[in-house]
Amino acid sequence: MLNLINATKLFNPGTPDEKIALINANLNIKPGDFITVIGSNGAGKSTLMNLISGVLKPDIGQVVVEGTEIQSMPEHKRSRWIGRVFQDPMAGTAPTMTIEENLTMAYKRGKPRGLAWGATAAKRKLFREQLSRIGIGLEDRMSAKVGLLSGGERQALSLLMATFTRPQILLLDEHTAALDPARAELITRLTQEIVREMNLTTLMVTHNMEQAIRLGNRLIMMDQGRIILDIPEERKSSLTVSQLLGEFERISGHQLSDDRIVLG
Ligand SMILES: Nc1ncnc2c1ncn2[C@@H]1O[C@H](COP(=O)(O)OP(=O)(O)OP(=O)(O)O)[C@@H](O)[C@H]1O
Repeated sequence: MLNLINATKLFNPGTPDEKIALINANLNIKPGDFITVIGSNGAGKSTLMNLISGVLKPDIGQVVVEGTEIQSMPEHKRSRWIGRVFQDPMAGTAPTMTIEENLTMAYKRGKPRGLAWGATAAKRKLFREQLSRIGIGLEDRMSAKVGLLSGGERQALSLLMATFTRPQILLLDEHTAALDPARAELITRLTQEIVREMNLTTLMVTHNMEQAIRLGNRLIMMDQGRIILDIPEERKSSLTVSQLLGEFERISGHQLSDDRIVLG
């Protein structure tokens, strides 16, 4: 469904600050894949996510979605196509708006302007149902301003908003990294539930090695702008963290240098 074909991304090309963030990346993402992504600092993980979401254009190569280059997709179509949650809990929601207003915005995302909304009561019921599944009482705080929520609460809301309109692909960019362990686990559980129920195609960057092995059906490893290993489900499920790190070292020739690494 989504193919990266020899995708290469340079920053500041032709200057002394030139940086190759991604080199000849080839990746074939199939419908229903849940791919975890690990790699060293500056390996190109965020650049990969930015190319897939169409935020960045490859300098060489292509990102093709069901036969269409992502860059040529109209913005409204792309925003409906992709759901994304960032590391920063502030990034996915509007702090001065209420929970209900944020959800309304997410619900309208990518829909033609002025589309009839239906009864307010029906909308509230839907929002309450969705919020109550998180299990942290947000359904009783629908008129609270989102800026007053904790990081974990905001991240839970961001995840709900990103998946509200059932995106074709869900991009999770270290979305639990800024949370304490208990909140990170809550968001991980919620992620697994939503991905499973909606059968979402998902790409998740993580610094948590145990999580990278436990979640999803594929694991890709990145180093210095390259995808150096793509581990299928059969192999991934029996891997240990030390084997994973050993594999990284064997292929890259150096240890995984990730200053935010969590072993599990
Ligand atoms: N806007 C930019 N301008 C210049 N260089 C950039 C820019 N964005 C990224 N880079 C560089 O490209 C390389 C890849 O960056 P990227 O953010 O994709 O890595 P990453 O794997 O997500 O890193 P980290 O795990 O440290 O967040 C890095 O060397 C980074 O410094």
